[in-house]
Amino acid sequence: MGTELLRTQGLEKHFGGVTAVDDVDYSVSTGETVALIGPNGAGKTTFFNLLTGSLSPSAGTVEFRDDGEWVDVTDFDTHETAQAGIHRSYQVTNIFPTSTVRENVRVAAQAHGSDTHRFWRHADSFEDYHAETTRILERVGLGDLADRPAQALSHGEKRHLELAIALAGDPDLLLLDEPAAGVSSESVDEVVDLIRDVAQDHAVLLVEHNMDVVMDLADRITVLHRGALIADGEPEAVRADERVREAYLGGYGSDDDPTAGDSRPDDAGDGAGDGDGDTAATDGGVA
Ligand SMILES: Nc1ncnc2c1ncn2[C@@H]1O[C@H](COP(=O)(O)OP(=O)(O)OP(=O)(O)O)[C@@H](O)[C@H]1O
Repeated sequence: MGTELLRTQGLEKHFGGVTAVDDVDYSVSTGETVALIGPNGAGKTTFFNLLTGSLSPSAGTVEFRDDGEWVDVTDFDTHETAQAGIHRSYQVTNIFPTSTVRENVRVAAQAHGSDTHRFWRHADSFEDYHAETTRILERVGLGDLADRPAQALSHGEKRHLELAIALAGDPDLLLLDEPAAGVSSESVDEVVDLIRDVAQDHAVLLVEHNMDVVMDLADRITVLHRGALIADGEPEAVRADERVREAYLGGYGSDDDPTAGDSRPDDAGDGAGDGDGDTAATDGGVA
């Protein structure tokens, strides 16, 4: 695997009495595709928000390697983390509905090119931005739709455009927030192929409930449960981990899987602090 790109130490977030993220030490390296999984309310979205600067942590640090140097991005806002190279796609939409698909991507590329201190890898003139935009649109399968207003795209196409906008920011690390959510079952393979392609030249951290997608894509799986990291390792090891199975996966993938054919784990609705008395895996340390 590559070199460490992102690391968190003692990361915590409290909302009143709720501990949404609980003392998480974590890292992502270049070349990795990592899936962050866990039940509803486990803290996945909050963790993403801490990485992108949408939320400030209650404690701990987030560091990102920019041009070989570790930068403390703990107090960065979303604009600053994007400049540093952390981009988020899906669930958070930056689309301008009345602009064309091409304009949406070109503006994102140009905005990044004009306000970054880093050398923008692919462009330094309008023509270059145009060419780069074309390249990105082709890559996400929107080349033929470049001149349509964004609002005329289908739901699935809009999600591809969101990814194109994130790519236009020239990210080192892409955070993908439930990329398969709301995608028809026939189109899930397309999403998987697209992410696999993008993962060839970006580190990817994705939150996803669809375990078929997770197993297809992830080099490593990290499991959060009630804010704490309870497992972190290769997919097969995590899948076999008893605490993970109790906390989240249930019978996923087993011969007697009662949810066979349903790629979403059963019992994924165990929210933090839901008071159901289920203490499974809450005392587990990091695997
Ligand atoms: N702004 C907030 N104010 C208060 N509590 C919050 C806030 N945001 C999240 N929480 C709580 O923090 C915990 C973690 O929530 P989070 O949304 O991060 O979980 P998640 O793993 O992303 O869940 P899901 O899979 O349902 O999206 C939950 O108990 C949630 O209710």
